[in-house]
Amino acid sequence: MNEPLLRAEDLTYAVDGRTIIDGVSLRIEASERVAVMGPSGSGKSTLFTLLAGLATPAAGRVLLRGEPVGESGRQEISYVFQGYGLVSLLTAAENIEVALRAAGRAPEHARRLAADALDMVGLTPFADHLIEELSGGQQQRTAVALALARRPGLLLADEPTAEQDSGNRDLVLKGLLAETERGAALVIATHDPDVAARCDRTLTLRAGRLAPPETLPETRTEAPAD
Ligand SMILES: Nc1ncnc2c1ncn2[C@@H]1O[C@H](COP(=O)(O)OP(=O)(O)OP(=O)(O)O)[C@@H](O)[C@H]1O
Repeated sequence: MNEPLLRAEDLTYAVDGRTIIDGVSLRIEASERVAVMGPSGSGKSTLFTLLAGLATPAAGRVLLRGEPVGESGRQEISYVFQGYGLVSLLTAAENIEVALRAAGRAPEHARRLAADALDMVGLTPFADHLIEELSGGQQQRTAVALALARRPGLLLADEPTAEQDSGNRDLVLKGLLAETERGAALVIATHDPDVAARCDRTLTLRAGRLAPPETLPETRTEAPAD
């Protein structure tokens, strides 16, 4: 079988002796759109940190293009954190430019990519506002813009529409889904069935375990045309 973009094998993770992720295995192919659903506390954010290589599993492994996720993951994976992960005393544009320059982009290129990404999520008028001056929803869209601007191979987005009204939710989704058109994979944690319906398939976590696919009749939903 061909090596997928991302492969997780039998991941287990525990905190203070309590198992949070329990034997999770999955494959994500390039261009795939995968929703991860499950009750609050079922382990979605924890699973994402393992997939991104930001936490080390107690057992199991994560492979990105067949290699252990690690330094290559930091280059190739964009992660929209639930808490956004922005610097509050920099502007929206600066947050993105700094990240892109740290990743080796030339200043002018970083500026252009940041402006394009902020435009995509409707934040051009707020590009020069400090993060601490923005609403929660605007901060969340800045975090999405940052993830898009990095042009990742894999986008892990943890409830990226949770703070959005329906218009901005569609804008965020359009931006994230567009990344899959150029070959990136999108894995999106969500409580919103409408968001999941825009994905190719849905994985369901319950108490740290993936529900078996055969019990999920709604797993393969074709994404409607944009
Ligand atoms: N560092 C930690 N220390 C203690 N408990 C933790 C830690 N990280 C996660 N947990 C626990 O692990 C469980 C899963 O948390 P997680 O945030 O992954 O769930 P989630 O499915 O993303 O929830 P939500 O939908 O509310 O965002 C929770 O019970 C949480 O309290």
